[in-house]
Amino acid sequence: MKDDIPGPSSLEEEYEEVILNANDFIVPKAPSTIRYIPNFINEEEEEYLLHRVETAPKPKWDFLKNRRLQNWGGIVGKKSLIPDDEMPQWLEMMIEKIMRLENGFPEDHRPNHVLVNEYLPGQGIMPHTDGPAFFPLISTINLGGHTFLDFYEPIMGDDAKPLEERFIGSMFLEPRSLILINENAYQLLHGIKERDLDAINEKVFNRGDLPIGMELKRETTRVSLTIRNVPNVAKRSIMSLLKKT
Ligand SMILES: O=C(O)CCC(=O)C(=O)O
Ligand SMILES: [Fe+2]
Repeated sequence: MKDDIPGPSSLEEEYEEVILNANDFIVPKAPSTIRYIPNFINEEEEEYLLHRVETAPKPKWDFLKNRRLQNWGGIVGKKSLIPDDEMPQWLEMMIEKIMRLENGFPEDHRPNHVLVNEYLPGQGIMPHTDGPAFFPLISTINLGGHTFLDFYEPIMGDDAKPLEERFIGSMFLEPRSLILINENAYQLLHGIKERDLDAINEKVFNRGDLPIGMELKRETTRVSLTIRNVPNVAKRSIMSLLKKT
């Protein structure tokens, strides 16, 4: 979004105390409940966060076949978080900003885990659910390039419909936006197609006035900060204590 379009974050710059209500950003056409806040952060914050991601210590990066990621806060097991070092200040800042939202995370479920995903144009993530270890609210800050996040019905019982027949629709995620996914939408699969061109279509929940057929090339690396809470925090394992010495 351009600077001349006043958005929530520009308001926030001028009036630090302005509190956003996440429920003002419900996407009506999307499954319940997806909330989408364009310009949740400003360009300076985006640049700063991208810089911190890029300059993180080399060993923080995990290389997957088609994506790089950083795990902050600890290792998420099936049921709990095995905590790691303290959350760095640059991510704590974003957690704090999200906690200031009304109707976001409850006080007693402050995010304690951040996953940083980096996608080059053409890269994506297989449809999946985030699973039961997390408090069922996903918050993601989008940096760099745009993407389409696609939603699918999960397989229910004997229903073996192929994935494409379970496709529900997509969210258009712009840089500097925040998306919140909870309730029924948390139970759906979400994924990002491996392609380098997205086209606005009638299945884009938040297309607004964007014309059907409008093509958006993925030209820039996209970095997402997926900020979540794991309610069960395990006691530090002996192994992790040993590693620290
Ligand atoms: O990059 C994204 O927005 C999605 C990441 C995601 O779904 C995940 O890491 O579980
Ligand atoms: Fe996910």
